[in-house]
Amino acid sequence: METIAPVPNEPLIVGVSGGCDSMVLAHLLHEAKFDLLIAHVHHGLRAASDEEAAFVENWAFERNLPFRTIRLEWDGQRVNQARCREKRYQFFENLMEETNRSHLVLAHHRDDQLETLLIQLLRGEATIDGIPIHRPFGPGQLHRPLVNWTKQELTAYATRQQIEWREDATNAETKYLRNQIRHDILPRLAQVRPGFEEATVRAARLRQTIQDEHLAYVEALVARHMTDDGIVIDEINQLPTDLRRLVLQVLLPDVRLTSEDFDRFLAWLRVDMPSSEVYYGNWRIRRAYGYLTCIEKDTTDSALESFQVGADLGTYRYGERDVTFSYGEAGIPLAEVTFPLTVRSQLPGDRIQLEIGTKKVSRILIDAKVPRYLRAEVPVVVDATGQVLAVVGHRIAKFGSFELLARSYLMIEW
Ligand SMILES: Nc1ncnc2c1ncn2[C@@H]1O[C@H](COP(=O)(O)OP(=O)(O)OP(=O)(O)O)[C@@H](O)[C@H]1O
Repeated sequence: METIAPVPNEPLIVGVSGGCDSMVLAHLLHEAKFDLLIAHVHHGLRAASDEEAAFVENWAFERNLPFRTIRLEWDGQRVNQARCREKRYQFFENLMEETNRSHLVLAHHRDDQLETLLIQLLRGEATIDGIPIHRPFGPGQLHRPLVNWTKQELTAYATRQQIEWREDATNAETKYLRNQIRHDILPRLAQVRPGFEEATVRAARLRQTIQDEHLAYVEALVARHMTDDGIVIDEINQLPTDLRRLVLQVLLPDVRLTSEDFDRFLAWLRVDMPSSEVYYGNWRIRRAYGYLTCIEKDTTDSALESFQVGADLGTYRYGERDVTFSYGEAGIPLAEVTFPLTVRSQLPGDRIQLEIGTKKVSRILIDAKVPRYLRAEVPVVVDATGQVLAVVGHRIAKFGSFELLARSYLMIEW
């Protein structure tokens, strides 16, 4: 299958390790006159790395192509394949941002595809669909146009076209799961069922098509049920499980989600609580009174500091609110108040005196349908004895007949 899957005719970044696969990719794209930037990551781990980096740089130089590289520093950190990969992808992402090239191209091939499918199966991942040819990545997209080429086809092509490459010594080792699959398991499967590769890859492609259609469906559904308060949860809960899980992916397209993340999301959706939240990476997803919203954590995590108010009173800001304390003709009888006052978030056990007796502050906020995540932002005013005087925005304490007899009052306004 020696045709390359379509790649956008726009400025590209090609990840070139110097191995056979990425050299063939770079060659094909260059021959097809794409606008290329060659990117190489020097892992700094093997003696041969310097030579590989120089080889790739030289290849780019001879063709007058821009070349960018990074040498990874490990400073005693543990090195493993996953770490290397993470740093590599970070480099690619930074490069996309820096150079304004929104398309990254990598040389994964059909053997990688089979290995990935088996790994997904062995790990019990939620979706066994292998490597997609195109997927969103960083500020743009990642493309793997060689995903239908076999390793054998790549090597044969390189030999025929006299494309030089450098062998990656770690590829021959079998200590990693991927390499074990490559060297031990795939050859055995081929013996048991010759031609299984084609069938397996075809099944994966079908899964990917279905998955893409489902994703598009869920994206449209989420967009349709998006209101100013968030997405209507009932609409999500009516979806079959497979689609409900995709809501998370639609909400967090840039987060690398594991199957545990999806399971956690489904379990969380099932529990019928008026309000609660769940965290993924830097994001929090909240549900409140039938709506679901998604918020980046940093922007909302600023803890609100409590502060004291002395007898000289005044106006103070707490979170989003201004609270004004003054002396006046109505409000809380001063005889009931001991200074200084404290303004803080509600604490467990807080109760406020009302006409009908005391009431839990948390209950007041629930009845007022204040979502759980906003409750900490409601200022509660307590006096020096710990008595709650006001739940700002909601209630002021009532002292019954004492109120009528009093001469002077504390007024709390917002
Ligand atoms: N050192 C490197 N410098 C630049 N590009 C690289 C480098 N190593 C790998 N690549 C690019 O990534 C592609 C895939 O490489 P490899 O299979 O080693 O990677 P991976 O990114 O760990 O993949 P996977 O997504 O399968 O875990 C290569 O074909 C090449 O395009």
